[in-house]
Amino acid sequence: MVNLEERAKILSEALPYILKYKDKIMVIKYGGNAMVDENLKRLVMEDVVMLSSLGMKVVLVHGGGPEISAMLKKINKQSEFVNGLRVTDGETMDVVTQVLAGKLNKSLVNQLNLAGGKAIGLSGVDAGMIEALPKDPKLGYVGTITEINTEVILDALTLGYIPVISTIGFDQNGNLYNINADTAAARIAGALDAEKFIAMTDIKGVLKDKDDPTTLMQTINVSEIKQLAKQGIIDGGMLPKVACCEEAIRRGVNNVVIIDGRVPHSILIEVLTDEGVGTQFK
Ligand SMILES: Nc1ncnc2c1ncn2[C@@H]1O[C@H](COP(=O)(O)OP(=O)(O)O)[C@@H](O)[C@H]1O
Ligand SMILES: CC(=O)N[C@@H](CCC(=O)OP(=O)(O)O)C(=O)O
Repeated sequence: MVNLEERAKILSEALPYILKYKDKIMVIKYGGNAMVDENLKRLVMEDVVMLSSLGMKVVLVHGGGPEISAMLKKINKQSEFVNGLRVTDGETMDVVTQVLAGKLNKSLVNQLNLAGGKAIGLSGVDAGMIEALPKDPKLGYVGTITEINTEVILDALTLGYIPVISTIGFDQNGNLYNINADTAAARIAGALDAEKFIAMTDIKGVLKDKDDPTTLMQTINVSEIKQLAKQGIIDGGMLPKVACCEEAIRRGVNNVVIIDGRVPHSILIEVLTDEGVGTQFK
């Protein structure tokens, strides 16, 4: 427990940030790997409720890749990934919908409500939020986003809700699509003209040497990304994540950051302190 003097210092440091972000939209992407530890998940939900209570308009977009893989394994279905995207046949799409829009979405909404927040669960199908088309015939029901309709998100925010979004898309022919949660979160942040986009993952941020946590790159200029990928500094799961951050910047979000979901209260440290955490994109 911190003493009174320390608490006063924390509050005075936080105050300018509270005023800066009050009434502003903040999109937080919460990745499946960062969701695995139940205790950490509870802390993340408490932080989200705290930001919302401070007057920030928080939108939580969640993934759930590991949970989808676990459920597919239970029904003896193997997952195949191409460039980080899950090849999605009809049966897999059913599981993706059940896990993302069902189990995980409801569990996050419940935890936010229990933490004192007012959360509402939405999928990309609800109120026609995420319209999509097939990305590549080889990937089956993996969607590429054609349109983001922000109306229901803005209405929910106006009513004081924390929208919790699972990234299922739809088309005009009645098909549902599996959409990578990083991609959808960045597009939603752009469409909402968000003040800040935070991608939570299970690593410190972008590292110069991915096996050495002391090599955190605190800032990356989007013009450097191609070169970093070419040099092999950024690869694997970090490639699509960095591409999404670039996309969010390109769509006008000024404040874009990747942070470590394993660090307790990393969201609060990022939003409310001078220090910040993770990798900031410019
Ligand atoms: N330069 C890098 N810095 C940090 N991580 C990297 C880098 N290059 C590749 N990676 C890999 O990317 C992974 C993060 O992506 P991923 O696991 O898909 O995240 P999430 O599940 O949160 O969407 C890291 O665990 C790491 O193995
Ligand atoms: C097309 C595609 O790959 N969709 C992802 C959707 C979930 C997701 O993106 O979850 P994370 O944020 O935990 O990775 C999947 O099926 O795993």
